[in-house]
Amino acid sequence: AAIEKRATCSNGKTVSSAACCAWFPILQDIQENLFNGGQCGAEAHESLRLVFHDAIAISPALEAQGKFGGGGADGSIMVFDTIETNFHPNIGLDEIVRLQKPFVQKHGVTPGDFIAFAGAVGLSNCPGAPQMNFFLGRPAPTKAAPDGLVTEPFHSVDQILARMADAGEFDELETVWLLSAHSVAAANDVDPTRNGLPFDSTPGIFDTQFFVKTQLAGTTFPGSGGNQGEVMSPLAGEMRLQSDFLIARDTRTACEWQSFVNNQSKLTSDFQFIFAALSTLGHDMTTMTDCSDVIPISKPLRGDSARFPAGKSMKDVEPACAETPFPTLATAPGPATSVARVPPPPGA
Ligand code: HEM
Ligand SMILES: [Ca+2]
Repeated sequence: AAIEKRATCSNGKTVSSAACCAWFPILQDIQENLFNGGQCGAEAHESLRLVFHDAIAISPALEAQGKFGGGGADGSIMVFDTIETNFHPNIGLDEIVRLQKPFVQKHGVTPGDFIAFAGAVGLSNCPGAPQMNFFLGRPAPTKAAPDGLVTEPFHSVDQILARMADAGEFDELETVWLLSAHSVAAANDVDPTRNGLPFDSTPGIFDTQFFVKTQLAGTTFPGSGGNQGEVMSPLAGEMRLQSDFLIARDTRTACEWQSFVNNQSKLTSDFQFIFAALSTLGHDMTTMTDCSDVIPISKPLRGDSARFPAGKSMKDVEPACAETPFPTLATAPGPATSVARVPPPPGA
């Protein structure tokens, strides 16, 4: 293990290496000017999605065929944005790339490090998020990633699991852990007639409500319906991806999916671990500098807070884990309500 040399920055904070100190002014800048004063809003959500779409574009299988397999978490989606943001699964990411680019230029950091940093800081703005890790040391990318490496909501579970295994040796359990990100998420482009459609009723909170919602029977479309990769959701205003629906019900993944229901401590610890792995794909973590001390600590959630939405109960659950019954939950009081949109950034 590397010997830690603690350093004290000019703001009085102690970090594991003096190289981390330069990130405090960047933190302040993006909290004020990218995340609208430390919000868990659309910019934070899109910054987290950007980490995934940059990082997952790496393929040892392509390399084994003598082809370029992509550089993983290298910032290629920002440097070669005219190529990569035109790939079908990356639709909409041109927006957050355009918002992030000026900060990379202003602060003179690598795009790969910045994307990982912004993803971690953005999620830390969501109550219930883990203490996010941030590792420093991604060189600038050399080439655009090839097309075809980013998962789509209309892919089969087989396709998704195979892609995750190739990219990062992620197994089916780790794939479920990664999908916890959809607790703080909305869709802008799946339904061309609506934007800001959240995947659960609490897109501003990193909680386990997403895992409750995805197990309920679908009854309605939030907008036009009939879109590729979309299936009916249980609540007005809520978007459900076909891929989340299928992974919640597949025998390989259903029990892990259900294990997160009302289990905030499992959610945070598994996501803390898997985000560090995702955000360093393609790099040797042992050569990187651990600057996690720079990332703010999230507001904790008090207790386990999962609820059936108003008007729903156990009878609406489509249980898919053969081993364990679905947990008993309270139902939120009042009449059934519609889930509120996540407003996209101005000018989007
Ligand atoms: C099985 C793999 C996955 C599929 C098929 C998938 C698909 C999608 C789709 C279709 C959207 C909506 C995009 C839009 O229309 O605006 C979305 C949003 C999002 N995804 Fe995923 N995703 C996957 C895994 C992940 C992972 C691993 C992460 C992060 C670790 C992630 C983070 C997000 C976030 C934060 C959003 C919300 C973006 C926003 O609110 O603007 N996704 N995902
Ligand atoms: Ca949530």
